[in-house]
Amino acid sequence: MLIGVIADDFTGASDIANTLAKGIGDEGGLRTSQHLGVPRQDPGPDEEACVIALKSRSIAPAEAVAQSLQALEWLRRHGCRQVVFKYCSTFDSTPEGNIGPVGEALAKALGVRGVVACPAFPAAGRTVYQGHLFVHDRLLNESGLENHPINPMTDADLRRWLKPQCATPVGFVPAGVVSSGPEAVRTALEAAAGRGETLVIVDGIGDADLVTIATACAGQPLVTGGSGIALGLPRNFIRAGDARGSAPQASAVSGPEAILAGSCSGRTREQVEYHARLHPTLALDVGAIVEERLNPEDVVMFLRENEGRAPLVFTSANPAMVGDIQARYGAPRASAAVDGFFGKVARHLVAGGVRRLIVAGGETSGAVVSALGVGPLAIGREIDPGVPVLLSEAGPGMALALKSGNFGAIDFFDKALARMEAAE
Ligand SMILES: Nc1ncnc2c1ncn2[C@@H]1O[C@H](COP(=O)(O)OP(=O)(O)OP(=O)(O)O)[C@@H](O)[C@H]1O
Ligand SMILES: O=C(O)[C@@H](O)C(=O)CO
Repeated sequence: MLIGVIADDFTGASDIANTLAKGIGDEGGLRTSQHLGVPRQDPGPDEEACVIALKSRSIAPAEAVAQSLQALEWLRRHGCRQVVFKYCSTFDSTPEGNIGPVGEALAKALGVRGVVACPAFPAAGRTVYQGHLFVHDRLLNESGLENHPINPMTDADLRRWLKPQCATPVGFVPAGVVSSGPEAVRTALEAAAGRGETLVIVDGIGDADLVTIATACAGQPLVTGGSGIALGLPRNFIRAGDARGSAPQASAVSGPEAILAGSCSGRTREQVEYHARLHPTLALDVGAIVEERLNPEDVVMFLRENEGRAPLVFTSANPAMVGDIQARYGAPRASAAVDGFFGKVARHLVAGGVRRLIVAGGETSGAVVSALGVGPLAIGREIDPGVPVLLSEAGPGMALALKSGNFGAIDFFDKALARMEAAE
């Protein structure tokens, strides 16, 4: 195994799996699979990159550290050459964690300092300049992410945001150094390590910067960041002759379909609204879900009755509506109820023969995929930046798409269903 990724949520895991499987241009990427939780089985003989999807973004820091170290242990046991800690391109975390505690714990276990921390993902509009995170042309804290139901991001200054999460100083490598090339980045990281800095925020404005940073990281035991940080990592191994460069798997899965959206992100709400103009769509009453007055089987019936017409059910709501629900029931109770509900719906759907399933939202995807208990997923073709088709071999086989809240074109849901069916 060349690269092992520890991802802090499920959609984030498929985002970076997509990047590793795709690689750059014609060079191809690595043969990649996505595992849900720390695998119980050994990796397949052909796996060059293994992505372990945890649900550790929003849990207590000590638990996130423990799970991440367990994942690291599995990766090391299977000879993994480079570990990547994948977190959100919008740096979702709180003053307590979990990016700092997990990043530092992995660095300590691997005996390294001067470790890259770069959430940039330019294809999705996330860039880092002078240590500040932008979402398209807005600072992170003015981008809507300051309203996130679980991790409100209220400061775009990544060094300032990360500092209280860390036990050691946070370093910085500015854009000027990155544009000087991989050797300059390597020297800057070594200097940071010398000063005792464990996590080092590195500027990244475009894909070329990310390739420079990845080149500088060749041979480094640990890299951390958003999926963009993985852009140039397969190339290091391909150029060294350790991998041949391969293409993601074609899917060709047809059959009954369903779309579940629990994400309240702005982009998902736009996609839901757009989809509703052309397809059967049902808004779920979140109060009724929390109070257990809504029966999952009724929702399943709606979806099954509308098979072939791309039916969608959603709890996606604007910040004011989410605020009302959270004030009424408490955020953890509301989230647990909604996530659990989607899990039950998904189980019924798959047991009833649904073979193409789209889920919007990281927490929602985690709940759904955990409820389904699917085994390792192969990485199929990209639907939109950061979202591939995922293929499960279990049973008759099925295709999944786990969409991060803010990813995807306006017609993402239709595109994803079509992509799953495409043989090429
Ligand atoms: N109407 C609602 N009111 C309150 N909470 C909700 C509502 N709908 C969904 N939720 C909760 O909000 C959370 C949304 O998080 P989720 O990670 O699924 O989406 P996201 O944050 O948009 O996606 P990502 O993490 O991929 O960016 C979930 O825990 C879900 O249970
Ligand atoms: O990095 C991102 O933005 C996504 O992969 C993600 O993790 C959103 O949950």
